[in-house]
Amino acid sequence: MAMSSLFNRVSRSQLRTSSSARMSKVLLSYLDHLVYPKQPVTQLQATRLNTMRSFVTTALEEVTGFDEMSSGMQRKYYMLGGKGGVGKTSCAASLAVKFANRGHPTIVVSTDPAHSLSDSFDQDLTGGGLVQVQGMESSLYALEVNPERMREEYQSASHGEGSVKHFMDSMGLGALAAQLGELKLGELLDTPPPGFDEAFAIAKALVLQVMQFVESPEYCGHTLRLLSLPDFFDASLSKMMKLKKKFASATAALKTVLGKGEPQQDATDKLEELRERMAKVRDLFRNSETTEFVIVMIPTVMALRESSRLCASLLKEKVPVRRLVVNQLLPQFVICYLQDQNRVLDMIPKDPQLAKLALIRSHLMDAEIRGIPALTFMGDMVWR
Ligand SMILES: Nc1ncnc2c1ncn2[C@@H]1O[C@H](COP(=O)(O)OP(=O)(O)OP(=O)(O)O)[C@@H](O)[C@H]1O
Repeated sequence: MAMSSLFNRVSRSQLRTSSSARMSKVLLSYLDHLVYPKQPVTQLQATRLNTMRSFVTTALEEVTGFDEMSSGMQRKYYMLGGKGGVGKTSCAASLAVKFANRGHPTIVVSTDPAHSLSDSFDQDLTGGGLVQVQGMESSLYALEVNPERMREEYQSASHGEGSVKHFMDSMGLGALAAQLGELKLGELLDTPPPGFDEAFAIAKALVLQVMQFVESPEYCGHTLRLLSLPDFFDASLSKMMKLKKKFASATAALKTVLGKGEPQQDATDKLEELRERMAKVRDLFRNSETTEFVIVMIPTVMALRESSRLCASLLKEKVPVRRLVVNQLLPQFVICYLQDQNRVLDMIPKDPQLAKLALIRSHLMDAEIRGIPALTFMGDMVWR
């Protein structure tokens, strides 16, 4: 098939629909075959093929981009995670704004104790409840879950039986605390798996607040689109499952210990309800139709290695992960500028006139050089 007809066959708009994603992958492999055919191609053909290849690749990226993420009206959950400071909150908040502006009612949830979601939106979102984000045409809600408060709750609960009741109350399981006392619940809390407080905060946020929010009548139809779970990924999903198993053993033990007299039905129902909600969250995390985890990193080798490990552990937990955001990349013009700058710095020692001079480097400053403070700062940088 002549390359030009292949080119005409596939217009950019055709590639846009996600159903063409598979076709564009076929096209890419076909192009690879053409680029490295048995018989040599002319220089012109090779250039044209590479042009087509970059066109198809770009179109493929577009196809797997926001249009695909925001297609349809089904409820979707996007979880953004990565190491500290890479831009998870900014990426999550910007994606939430984009979803809302595309007409999808959206909730963005953060478990970052530093309240960086409030910083991102430049609005006080603390308080632990859902807050409507100001300045938006369409509806965007934000929820800052505070693991610190969760940590305080469970810390107080793990000091003596009495506060176990308080802890269980906070889980809406107060009626169960008395019966669980015989199981020394405090010991269960004394040896929490690492990441217990994040997992627990997520569980409470997702299970006790956000899921109820999403399911409650006044918000029906709202789409829970976006959950940013900063650092949650450091406490991998398996620790959350350990928490779930601990509840399972507590329930089993409850049945044996309390075999003598039937436990109060509503107490075990509450524990059962919590377990069902935890199972719902676990299934939600694994449902590739509705949920997707997006890894956020910065362009460093260490961040790459950490993100690769994170991806491996998510895939091992059968958690859908398809996108990687490399954040804070230098814009292309800065890279070109740097290449020119390095070329010039290499030329100076080879220049017959300039090579004799002492070289002083004065770096571009990110502030206007005006006024004594700026001049003092520049003097310290340049005239050393
Ligand atoms: N692409 C970007 N360009 C410029 N600044 C950015 C970019 N992405 C993030 N930032 C800035 O970097 C800082 C950290 O971003 P952000 O809070 O989103 O990261 P984070 O991963 O959520 O951090 P933490 O792990 O501390 O919660 C913020 O001041 C934010 O404004």
